[in-house]
Amino acid sequence: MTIEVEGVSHRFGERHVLRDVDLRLDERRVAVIGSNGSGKSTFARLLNGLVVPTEGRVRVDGLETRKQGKEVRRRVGFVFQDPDVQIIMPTVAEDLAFGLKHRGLPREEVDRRVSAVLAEYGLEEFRDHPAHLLSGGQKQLLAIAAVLVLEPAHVVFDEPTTLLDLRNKRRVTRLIRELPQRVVVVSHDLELLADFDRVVVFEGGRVVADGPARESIAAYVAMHPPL
Ligand SMILES: Nc1ncnc2c1ncn2[C@@H]1O[C@H](COP(=O)(O)OP(=O)(O)OP(=O)(O)O)[C@@H](O)[C@H]1O
Repeated sequence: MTIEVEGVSHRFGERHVLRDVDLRLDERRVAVIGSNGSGKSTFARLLNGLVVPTEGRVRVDGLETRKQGKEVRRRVGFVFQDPDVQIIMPTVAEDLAFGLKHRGLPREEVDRRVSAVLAEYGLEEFRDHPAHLLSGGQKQLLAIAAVLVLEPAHVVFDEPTTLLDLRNKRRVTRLIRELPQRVVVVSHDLELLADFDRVVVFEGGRVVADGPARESIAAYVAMHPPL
């Protein structure tokens, strides 16, 4: 269960977004923090091959994103900040079934996994509910469930709590805390990350701090003294 980021730099046109990033992620819960525009989302997208770096390479469990993107995406689930970009089918159950059907699983297995995930995330009563009519928090849970139903080995979250009220934020925080998978979370929500095994701080596309949550968060806060 290893993610290796080796000699990675990334440019969008002339803009350098990541510079000289070398990381080996073995911990179960890893977070990425940093200022707006510091490159965190771009880094997250590298991990499942949504972005292929202009220099260097990224390997997930030995599979290189540049050459084996499809296999990597099967291993690495990605939860976007805005669930609306991720919810594609009309009802909750259909949305959960979509990825499984696409993988060619038999109908009974699809139904079994959809029912299990509905029960697990408290969405049973919404099985046949129109997905676009769910509340923001329910949509975020559905988007997360739609990724987890595919049983990825790693899950990357890009700002999963930003759009949520306090109750749903706590729900998602607990859900992430209890996930058995390896998780990588990009967030500005320092409370969510307080007990993470490792927190990596980006600034200007570079890693400027990297360590246990307490130390990295303290370093990040110290970089931003009150005005
Ligand atoms: N597809 C793209 N094309 C061009 N520039 C991009 C693209 N995606 C991101 N950028 C630029 O790359 C830089 C880093 O963006 P990124 O979204 O990775 O930062 P971030 O740390 O996640 O920021 P935030 O905290 O604001 O979400 C920004 O200057 C952004 O404008």
